[in-house]
Amino acid sequence: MVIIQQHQSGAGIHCTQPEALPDRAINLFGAADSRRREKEGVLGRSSRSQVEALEDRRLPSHHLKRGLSRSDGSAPLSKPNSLPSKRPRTREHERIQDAQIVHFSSPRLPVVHFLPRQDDEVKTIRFQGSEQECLFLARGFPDSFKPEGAQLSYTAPTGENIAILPVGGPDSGIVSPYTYSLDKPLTITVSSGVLKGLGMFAKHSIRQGSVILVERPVMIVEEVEDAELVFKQLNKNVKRYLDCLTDSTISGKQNKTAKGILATNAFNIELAPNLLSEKKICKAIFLQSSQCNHSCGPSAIATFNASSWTLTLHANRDLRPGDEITVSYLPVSLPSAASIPLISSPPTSPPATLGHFRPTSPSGVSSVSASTSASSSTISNLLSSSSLYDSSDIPAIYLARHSRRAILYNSYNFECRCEHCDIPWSEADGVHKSDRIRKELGLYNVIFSKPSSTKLRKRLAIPTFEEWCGDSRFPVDSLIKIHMRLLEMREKEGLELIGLANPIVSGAQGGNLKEEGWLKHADILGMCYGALGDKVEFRRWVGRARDLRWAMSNKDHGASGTLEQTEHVKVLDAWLDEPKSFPLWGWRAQKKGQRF
Ligand SMILES: C[S@@+](CC[C@H](N)C(=O)[O-])C[C@H]1O[C@@H](n2cnc3c(N)ncnc32)[C@H](O)[C@@H]1O
Repeated sequence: MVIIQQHQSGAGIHCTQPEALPDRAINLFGAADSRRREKEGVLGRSSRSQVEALEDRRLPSHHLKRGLSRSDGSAPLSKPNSLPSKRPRTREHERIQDAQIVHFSSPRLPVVHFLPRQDDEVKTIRFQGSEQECLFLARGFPDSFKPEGAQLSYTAPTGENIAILPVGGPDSGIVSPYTYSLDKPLTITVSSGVLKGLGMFAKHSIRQGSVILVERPVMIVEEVEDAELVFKQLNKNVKRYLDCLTDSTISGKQNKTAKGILATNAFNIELAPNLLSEKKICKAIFLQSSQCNHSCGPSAIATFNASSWTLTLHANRDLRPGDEITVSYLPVSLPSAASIPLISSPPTSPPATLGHFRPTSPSGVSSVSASTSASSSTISNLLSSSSLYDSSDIPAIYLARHSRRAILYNSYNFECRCEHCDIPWSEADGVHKSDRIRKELGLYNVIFSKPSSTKLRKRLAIPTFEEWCGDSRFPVDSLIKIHMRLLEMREKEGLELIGLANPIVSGAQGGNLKEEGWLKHADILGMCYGALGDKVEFRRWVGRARDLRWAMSNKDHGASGTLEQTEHVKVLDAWLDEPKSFPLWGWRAQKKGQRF
């Protein structure tokens, strides 16, 4: 469903000093970063404080079970207030709710015991302190994979088992990832218009960036072909639940198959290299997250932490009760630059590489004439010239509607009816505008995320913050205009926190989002206003970036948060208190007029 990739990016706002400033490179979060590195060096202090925080915020068990288990006498999950109350309750719906009720036990600390079964390769992974187990079939476990090896679990000084440690042991810098779930944040109900089958909906407001849920898989396989073998061995309640999931590979009254259910509902997760001999993309089913429908402007972003084996859904924007929780099923990278058309107008016939998909809408509508951008002609030229960038760098979510739909249809056998695709053909102009915006966002995303894209950036005369700050030939508002526009475009297309790669983390500090998209723009806007010495706007943008980081660190809900985000929040708080403590305060303002 979703390709989950290892998070590579460096963290924080890094910039080199503009010309004529002392030649040292500054990292605006420098102090915080070095403190963080110190802390991460050894598991000791930081992990203890995380454990303490976990202890502090852990909810009483009756609280955790509320709404999840009928056996504790709690009320079953109800529909969100803002959804129409007269939705038909299908038998399938009830079965799914029942199954869910049995199996959502409380999230516990992420210790895993491997209990190999006899005579086959299916391993049972039991998450300690929880009834939940996960069946895992990897084709040929490597010799180095020692399921019960001491390396795989670690007992903290507090006596608490806190993490699966990869080879490297306690000094590897891995700290305990938290496992957390809001109290009954979601419900399952028939989604609007019955166009997409069942869906998941928020039960209450969720802030942008914050965690919607964290959960572990119930089954993992390397190959879809292995689904049958694992299905046979699943606990009967889990199996009953999985049998209720959609199989989009069949039609009419054909029976669902394990393979089809897996192909329709699995997330692609990348497992840590230390657990298997090499990085492997496996397919995993999660009881809740696998029920998320797709949207081309998803309300949630899935990240996978290969140390704790947890999948986290973060809110991509502020969500209200009743909003659907959707993720993107589109692949992060495309197989080859040439295979998917990046043009904005639909092809007159289906592109050969996209197989049998045919857009339902009439083709040949005139292409967009006016661009939203000031430098539209340059951008148009660049977008149609593939020599300056590799279009396979652009995630499929930035493609034109017909291309996205074609990919989804060919991969998952459904025609996308998300709010960004299900636009009447009479509003073709709207589709073209949307295609145009996405294409441009995709291009800018490459520019801002890939150091190798300097040539492209220069062609478009887009300065980096440092260049803009140190060179008054760039108009004062040039960088601000670019980032404001990008922010607006992201919000329009529902791509707020979406970056170049799916912000999936399979490292130790997993579960945090990559600092791309909306956050990156807010950071740069804050810095620009700081360099201009504009206190009001500086506080506005730094404040927004700070609030988003705070939500991402999940502190509001008592979680310990990631050290990185927490440290960054501290730096931003200091700037908000005293804007002049921003290292480049007023720097660009001094330059004003020098070379105009
Ligand atoms: C992982 S399941 C999601 C839950 C599913 N709606 C159900 O009722 O079980 C994926 C399937 O949901 C449907 N679906 C998901 N997103 C959709 C979308 N944007 N438009 C149309 N159908 C969608 C498709 O049938 C797809 O194969």
